[in-house]
Amino acid sequence: MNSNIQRLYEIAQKPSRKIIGLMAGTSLDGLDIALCTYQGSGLQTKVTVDEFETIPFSEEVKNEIRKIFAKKEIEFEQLCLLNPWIGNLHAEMINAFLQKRNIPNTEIDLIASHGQTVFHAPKIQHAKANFPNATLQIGDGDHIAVKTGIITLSDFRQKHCAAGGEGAPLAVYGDYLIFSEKNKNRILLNMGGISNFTFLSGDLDSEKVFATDTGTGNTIMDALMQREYGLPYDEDGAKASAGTVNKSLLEALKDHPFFTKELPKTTGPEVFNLAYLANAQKTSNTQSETTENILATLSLFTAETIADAIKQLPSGDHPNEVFMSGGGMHNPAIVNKLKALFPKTTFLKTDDIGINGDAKEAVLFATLANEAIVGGHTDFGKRGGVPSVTMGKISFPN
Ligand SMILES: Nc1ncnc2c1ncn2[C@@H]1O[C@H](COP(=O)(O)OP(=O)(O)OP(=O)(O)O)[C@@H](O)[C@H]1O
Ligand SMILES: CC(=O)N[C@H]1[C@@H]2OC[C@@H](O2)[C@@H](O)[C@@H]1O[C@H](C)C(=O)O
Repeated sequence: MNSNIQRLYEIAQKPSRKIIGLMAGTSLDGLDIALCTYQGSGLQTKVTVDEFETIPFSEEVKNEIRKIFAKKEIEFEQLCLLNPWIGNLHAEMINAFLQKRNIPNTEIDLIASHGQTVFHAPKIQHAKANFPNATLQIGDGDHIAVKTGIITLSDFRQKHCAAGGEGAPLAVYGDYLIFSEKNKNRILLNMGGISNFTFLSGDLDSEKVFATDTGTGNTIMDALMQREYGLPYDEDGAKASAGTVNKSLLEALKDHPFFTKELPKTTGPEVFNLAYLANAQKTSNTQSETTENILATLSLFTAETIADAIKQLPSGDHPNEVFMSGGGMHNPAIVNKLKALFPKTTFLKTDDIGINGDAKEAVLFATLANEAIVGGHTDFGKRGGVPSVTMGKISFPN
């Protein structure tokens, strides 16, 4: 037997495993690294986040990614170069993360790497009848495995597409295993560049569980902050909170077929970007609005489109607790508007049910890797076309 297969076999049988989950999201803010300990699998999964850090990307890294990120036309050479370059970069960040904590790489059983999404193209978006749902994450797993010496699982989204999904949101798998609780209907709302939520049913019925993107989170606001002020985001929603919502602009922003398509659905910055904002400003004749008013309007756009999607749940399913995660939960300009739209609902953070909301997506990928090696027996149901599949490709260090 190949010694790598032997090692995997041993990892699968260990009573507990150390798995590093990685997420590099659409905000391009940095690499989320969560070192987790796992016991069990499926609905018996027990996970603790032992260490967590977001290692910011330098401006140079962001600029290299922006050359191809969510663009229809790119230099093909740049895509080819970035694939191993991002793999190596993520590996160096993991090595530094472990070194800083005096943890030898040999103590880690697995790395679960999401990679960097560079383009997301579900059928509803590309509208090319002969082509399937497609999504592309780069940052090659072999490079991570070789540079860290740790078995690496990567490229999780392709199997989801192959089995009929849109490649996202995958959050439903981890959320169902980690956050389900009997007799509690729950919504887990992640507000990153794009927002999504998972609905968990209190009767633990996997057929009822599903996740969907709702539209923007911070992506347009971040891009506007970058363009107008050279800043990565509107810290604590200060500028948005100083502005006034422009109702005409809000209506124009909400006028897109994505919002009338039934749940679940996915999207990305390929749709929600500065060109989208410019078009909405043109159709609503609001080109001369101040940046602060635009930010106020965009934050309500995020909150209202999240609320509109949540309100599509059958009324009996509507939970009275929403658990937030992702960077948007730190933005009061979004969160206060959401709270106003759901006055009877309590807004908490996933921190309140055991997982740091900033680490949640990185933990998701660690959970998927745990399932790929140890689990694989959970029925995730079919509602919303969520396929029950094992995800992630395995890269060995030698
Ligand atoms: N203190 C803060 N005030 C306002 N916004 C914040 C704050 N902290 C983080 N954010 C927002 O959160 C974003 C990062 O969120 P996160 O890391 O969850 O996104 P992501 O994982 O890249 O996106 P996605 O989940 O859509 O792929 C920042 O770009 C910013 O817009
Ligand atoms: C293609 C892609 O990278 N999608 C991300 C993005 O960021 C949020 C939202 O859009 C979600 O659909 C997804 O990530 C999370 C981790 C998911 O799959 O659940």
